[in-house]
Amino acid sequence: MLKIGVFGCGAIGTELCKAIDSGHIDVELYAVYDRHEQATIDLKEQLRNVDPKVLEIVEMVKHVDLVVECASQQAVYEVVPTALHAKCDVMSISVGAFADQNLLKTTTDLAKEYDCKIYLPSGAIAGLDGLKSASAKTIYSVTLTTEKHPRSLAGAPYVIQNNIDLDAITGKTVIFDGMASEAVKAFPANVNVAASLSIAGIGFDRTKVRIVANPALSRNIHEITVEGEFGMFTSRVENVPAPTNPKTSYLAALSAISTLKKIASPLQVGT
Ligand SMILES: NC(=O)C1=CN([C@@H]2O[C@H](COP(=O)(O)OP(=O)(O)OC[C@H]3O[C@@H](n4cnc5c(N)ncnc54)[C@H](OP(=O)(O)O)[C@@H]3O)[C@@H](O)[C@H]2O)C=CC1
Ligand SMILES: O=C([O-])CC(=O)C(=O)O
Repeated sequence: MLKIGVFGCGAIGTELCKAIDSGHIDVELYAVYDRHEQATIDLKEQLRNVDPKVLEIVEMVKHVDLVVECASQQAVYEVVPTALHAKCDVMSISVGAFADQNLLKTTTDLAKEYDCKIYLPSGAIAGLDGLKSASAKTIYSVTLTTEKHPRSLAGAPYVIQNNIDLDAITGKTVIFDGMASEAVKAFPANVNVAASLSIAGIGFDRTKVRIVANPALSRNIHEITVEGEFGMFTSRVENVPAPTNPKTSYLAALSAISTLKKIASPLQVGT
């Protein structure tokens, strides 16, 4: 059975571990880690059937087949190369880190050298399957519009650097309009999905991103439009936020669960 290590015990990591604990995914949860000891304690208290060890990444990779990063873009720089050097596969949910072309190339090269895989889940969006199919021929444009409650955008570097007063926003307001390359750094906890779209489609410098703050919303909305030689499609998800992190959509946690299930399964469905 596949041995798993989960790095990051927040909203996504906790849901993933609970899915393993309940038997929904047929893998062994061998180890977990978070920089907050309390987060690992809280997580372990929610598990009934498994009792993972708490291991830092250097120890974790000595024992597991696959590491799941669900921590932060910053963590990707430590976790992904360390896992690959140890010949572990790795799933990374903080996909925005891969806007750094150097990181993308070095980790992809490492995976090739050690015959490992890097899995990037669809996260909080729908439509990545169609975009991947469409990318077999020319794609003309990819546009993402993300609409969230202002509180879900709090703390983003772009908001801080531009002194945006989120409390003063009373109606639907576009607060960012640019390319994915900038968006994923400006909003590292909000539009990792723009990175997945960029990698699957036409790249970080051609994928358009618009971020809208809307105090009337209780859901995180991601709307995607793709135009190409195949025709065009739009996809729109209205995501319920994760119970413990309003920045994160619940679907992102479910996506990590389903990606892990797919990795562990002999039957592969979807593009
Ligand atoms: N691809 C996608 O569609 C989506 C991606 N995400 C991304 O997934 C990741 C996890 O999201 P979520 O579970 O909601 O986040 P949470 O903040 O709920 O949990 C992450 C946990 O990991 C910890 N952590 C962060 N960096 C490190 C590190 N370098 N070393 C050890 N622990 C660390 C955090 O600590 P601390 O609080 O101190 O940072 C926190 O306890 C985030 O990067 C998020 O932006 C989220 C939603 C969708
Ligand atoms: O969960 C979401 O709505 C999307 C998100 O935060 C991200 O892509 O970083």
